[in-house]
Amino acid sequence: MSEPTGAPIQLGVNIDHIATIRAARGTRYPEPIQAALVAEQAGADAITLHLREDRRHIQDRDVHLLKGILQTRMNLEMAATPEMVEIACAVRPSDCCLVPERREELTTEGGLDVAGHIDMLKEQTARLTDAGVRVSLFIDAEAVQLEAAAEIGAPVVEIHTGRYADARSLAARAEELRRIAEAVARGQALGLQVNAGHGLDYPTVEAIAALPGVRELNIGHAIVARALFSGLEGAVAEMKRLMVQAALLGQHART
Ligand SMILES: CC(=O)[C@@H](O)[C@H](O)COP(=O)(O)O
Ligand SMILES: NCC(=O)COP(=O)(O)O
Repeated sequence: MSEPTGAPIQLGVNIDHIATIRAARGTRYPEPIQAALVAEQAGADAITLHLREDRRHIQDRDVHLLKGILQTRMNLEMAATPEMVEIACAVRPSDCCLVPERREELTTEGGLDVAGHIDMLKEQTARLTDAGVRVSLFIDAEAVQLEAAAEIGAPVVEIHTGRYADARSLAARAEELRRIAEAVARGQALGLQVNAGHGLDYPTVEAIAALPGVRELNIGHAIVARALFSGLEGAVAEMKRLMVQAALLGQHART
């Protein structure tokens, strides 16, 4: 049976670590705004930025400036706190991805425990939705979290791919890929848009992009790292090429 041909897979370029380099010296460069425009020109379908409670990289001014400049979509990542929900309702990005946050963490460590915070997240989701923001929940590849996301009315989930990306053996990576594939299928069956992200790199992205039903990948650290040696435009273009090619080959193999 031929698979319904949906929209081509999309790439959200996360510019956090452009801002990390800026924060290293407290300078005005590199400018995340410039990075966002270069990434869009190179094929990014959205710009993702994580306004953390500790402002370790992305700053409030980045969010406000980009809102009026981006040609594609803003995907604002944030903790589900009153402060951040207020900022998001004022800025009104196209998308808002609610992520767990701990000040001590080096980077995001796991998915949001939606099932354990139904009432609070239902309220935050409703407030953001009423402000015209599409809500995504960053969750682990677990059925209980997918069902909770559907229950609170979030239209989008982003499956945490960190354990897949960081797997130390092919067997472990294959097991994580299986879990993610199951989660994508379950999310689709629940009527959710299913995105994925965290830790994806050039060698690991294709297997995720080839999964049927994955709509968008959010990738940042690996792109910024590659950009140091081959430029941001080329790093974005190559990631987008790998993803689209893998998705098309995966679709063709299933028909
Ligand atoms: C939620 C996620 O996996 C990333 O998008 C997040 O932005 C990681 O945080 P840092 O960018 O601060 O590492
Ligand atoms: N939500 C994942 C994201 O935006 C980018 O994560 P990473 O590629 O920087 O690990």
